[in-house]
Amino acid sequence: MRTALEPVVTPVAMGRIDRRAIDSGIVGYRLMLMAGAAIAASVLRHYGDAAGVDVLCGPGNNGGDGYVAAKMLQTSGMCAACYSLGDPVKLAGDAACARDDWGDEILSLEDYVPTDGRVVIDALFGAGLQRDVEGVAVRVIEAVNAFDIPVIAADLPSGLSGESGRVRGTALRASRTVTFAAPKPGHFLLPGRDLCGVLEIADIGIPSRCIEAETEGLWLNRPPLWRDALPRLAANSHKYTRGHLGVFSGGYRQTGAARLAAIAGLRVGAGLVTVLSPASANAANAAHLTTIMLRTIDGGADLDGLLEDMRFNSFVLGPGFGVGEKARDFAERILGAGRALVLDADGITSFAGYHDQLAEAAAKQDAILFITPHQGEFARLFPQIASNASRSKVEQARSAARETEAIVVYKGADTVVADPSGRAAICDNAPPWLATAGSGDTLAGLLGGLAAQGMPGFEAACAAAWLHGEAANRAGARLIAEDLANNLPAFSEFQEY
Ligand SMILES: NC(=O)C1=CN([C@@H]2O[C@H](COP(=O)(O)OP(=O)(O)OC[C@H]3O[C@@H](n4cnc5c(N)ncnc54)[C@H](O)[C@@H]3O)[C@@H](O)[C@H]2O)[C@@H](O)CC1
Ligand SMILES: [K+]
Repeated sequence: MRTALEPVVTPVAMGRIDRRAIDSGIVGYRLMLMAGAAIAASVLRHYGDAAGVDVLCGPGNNGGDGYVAAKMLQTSGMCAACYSLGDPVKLAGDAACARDDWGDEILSLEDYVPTDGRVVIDALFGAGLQRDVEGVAVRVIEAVNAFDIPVIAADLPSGLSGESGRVRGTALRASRTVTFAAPKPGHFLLPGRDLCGVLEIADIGIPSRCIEAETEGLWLNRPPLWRDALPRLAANSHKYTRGHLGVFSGGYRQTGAARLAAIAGLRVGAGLVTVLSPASANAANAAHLTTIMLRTIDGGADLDGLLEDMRFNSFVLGPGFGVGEKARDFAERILGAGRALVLDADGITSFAGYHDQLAEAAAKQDAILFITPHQGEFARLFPQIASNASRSKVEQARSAARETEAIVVYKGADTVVADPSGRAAICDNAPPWLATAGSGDTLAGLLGGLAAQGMPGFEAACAAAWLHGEAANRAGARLIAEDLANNLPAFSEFQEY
């Protein structure tokens, strides 16, 4: 069976999903029983021989999950103790039911001391975390982190924002996190991903229609999101039906980045790839190119001449190019001629302070603009969006995409792709060794190559980012950027996903 799309939902949307499920006749406490059971099952599966379990329970429904798990583990023969943050008498609703069903002693969190050999269930805060963690909770979280014992987090490691993946004051470092129904952005956005440990997504009986009704166009970036939009070769395909990618080279000392992008574009399937080089760098480029063609582009008039050839349909501008007026001028000519442009590296920095000019160019008929900033470049191009630390990387990428009419690939170990309509995807498949010289140039080339083949923008950007991570995984930890293009999976593999 082919795998399905994987929606990612914010904690606020998750609250709406819960309400939909309850409104459709599912008893709310039953959801909590299922959630607690999933946590207990994970403890038994992974730490069944522990000396006991200490359950740290907060003042809301996350705490309720903790009491349910404690009861189930005790029933199954495990020694369980519950510690409450605040007076457990004050618990309300389903959490009060869970406390009553626990029915045993509840100790104060003040008295909790980490103990070797025991496991911790972290049920202090989940989706309802509203402010920075403070007081006794801080002391306990830091003590547990320092003690290095197994921690199973209910829904989210306490202190982690499920919306942004950021830490509110301090946060537990979990060995495993059991979340419910669908993952939240904070499970994938950094530093959240590192704090969650192994993520388990438990089905607690919420119908998928309730989840689908509340998804807000955010997914995990996996092949089902874009496999059906991948370019397909027909029996009568020839090189011109597969697009012609142009990659701009820098001066004679900065030519390697463009060649990395060009090779990636060719390997991902563009019919033709040409390095567009200043005359001064032609010799350096010519000495290294075989299948890839070379053409001299020194100024705007040369570029206009090239743009008369409609077969050049996609461009990469930025890697090694140099920052300044020339990059802005070239980008505007390409977008003005209604072509796809991947603006990367120096191309992005060239528009720092000229953001409106870029948005205006991207709005030209038939133009498709991709921007592929890492964090520093993003902050240079979108200083106002980047300085708003209360917004998640997803929301920041969405704002940037809307403002510039561009598909934004906000790079990092947690790359986020967003388009102007608000669709977004988070990548979680990039290994740490992908952070190597030339890696970004290759991503730009993959994207330019997919765009040349006519793949729709959002899907092309998601596919390029995922393929980039996948190629790095296949290449292994000794990766250098030259290896990426040679380790791309064949598109035929995606029929299996
Ligand atoms: N709503 C549902 O139907 C379900 C919810 N479930 C659980 O319920 C959780 C959400 O429950 P809640 O909305 O009650 O939220 P939480 O239990 O995550 O936290 C809310 C409580 O913590 C307090 N609080 C928030 N931030 C604080 C801080 N920094 N310091 C001290 N106190 C703070 C709030 O005042 C409130 O009392 C989920 O994470 C999940 O674990 C599950 O039982 C599955 C079903
Ligand atoms: K928690």
